[in-house]
Amino acid sequence: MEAMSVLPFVSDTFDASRWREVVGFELTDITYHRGISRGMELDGKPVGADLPVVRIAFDRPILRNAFRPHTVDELYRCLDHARMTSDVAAVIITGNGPSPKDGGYGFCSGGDQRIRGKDGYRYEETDLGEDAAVESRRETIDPVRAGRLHILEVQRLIRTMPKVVIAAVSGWAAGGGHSLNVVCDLSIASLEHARFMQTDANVGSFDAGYGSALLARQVGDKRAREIFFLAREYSAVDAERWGVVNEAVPHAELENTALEYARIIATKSPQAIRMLKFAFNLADDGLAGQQVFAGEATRMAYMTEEAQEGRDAFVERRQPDWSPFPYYF
Ligand SMILES: CC(C)(COP(=O)(O)OP(=O)(O)OC[C@H]1O[C@@H](n2cnc3c(N)ncnc32)[C@H](O)[C@@H]1OP(=O)(O)O)[C@@H](O)C(=O)NCCC(=O)NCCSC(=O)c1cc(O)c2ccccc2c1O
Repeated sequence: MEAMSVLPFVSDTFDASRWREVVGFELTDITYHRGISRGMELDGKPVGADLPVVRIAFDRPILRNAFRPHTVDELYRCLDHARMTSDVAAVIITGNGPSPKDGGYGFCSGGDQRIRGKDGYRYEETDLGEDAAVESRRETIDPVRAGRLHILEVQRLIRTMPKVVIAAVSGWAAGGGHSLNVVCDLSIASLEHARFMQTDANVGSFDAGYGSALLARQVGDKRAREIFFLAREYSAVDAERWGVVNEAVPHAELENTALEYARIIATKSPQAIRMLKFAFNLADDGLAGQQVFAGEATRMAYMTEEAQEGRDAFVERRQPDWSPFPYYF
């Protein structure tokens, strides 16, 4: 008889035999899983060796995976954990779905407009659940904690983490969700369910950083202005044609394709991948980009005998002997 998986339903693209939950996180708005080698189960639970990939997913499907400050906190925490896990090569970001309410799909529909205050997105004192009425939700807004726009911090973390971040666009990518896709290193979209719309200007918001400038890099200036100024819906096929995603694939293949990307990335030199990622970012990220690239160059330098001679000479209170090290040209 076939063993029954005890993992709760996560998403229709989620294959429970390929993932284990990452322990130590009490999450409500995000799910966080580590890839495992396929198909092995013990007492109905997947077991297997860890693979160098994690899956981080928005888990507010009723709202097309809109984010509130708490969602962003959890997303940041999981991404930062992935950043610091030294045997992880790639991160897949996706949105769980479909919505149990209406069957719709979301990758991420941006900031939760119901709790947007004058100073940003506000924390709630009590968690009323995803589908509470707007009025009751507004009453629970925590007046003491300042409004947040810290999805921008997540964007910076994605840019500066030395791992490849892959967006698996499983449904709507709208507003801040559209920008999140833009900032990921690679993107794959569901042919049936991924839809794109840059709604910022509809709701009086504007991602005037990566969400627009990097988009213009990807699709060209006129197209980026069209996407923002007209806020028209476009499909996964358009997104692929315009360069907003690398590939549009059948929905059932979305996560397999993302995992295949991650598998291939993990066959490459970790050092080469992180230097390439930071090289791609360097010009657009200015001095901050140079700093991130240069930090990795420093690490590589520390691995050389030349740099070690400098350290040893200081510790041993002698003049360094640079004579074995040529002036390469
Ligand atoms: C995404 C949609 C196009 C999907 O349309 P569809 O018809 O498929 O579904 P519904 O509209 O019926 O949505 C289902 C359900 O979800 C609720 N919902 C969807 N998105 C949000 C949301 N963002 N906030 C709150 N609730 C949302 C919707 O109300 C429905 O609820 P019911 O109770 O009626 O079932 C469409 O939903 C849509 O256009 N959504 C809004 C997209 C949007 O404008 N997002 C915000 C843009 S601004 C932003 O994200 C943003 C955030 C930041 O933190 C920034 C920081 C710094 C700079 C800029 C930022 C920024 O721009």
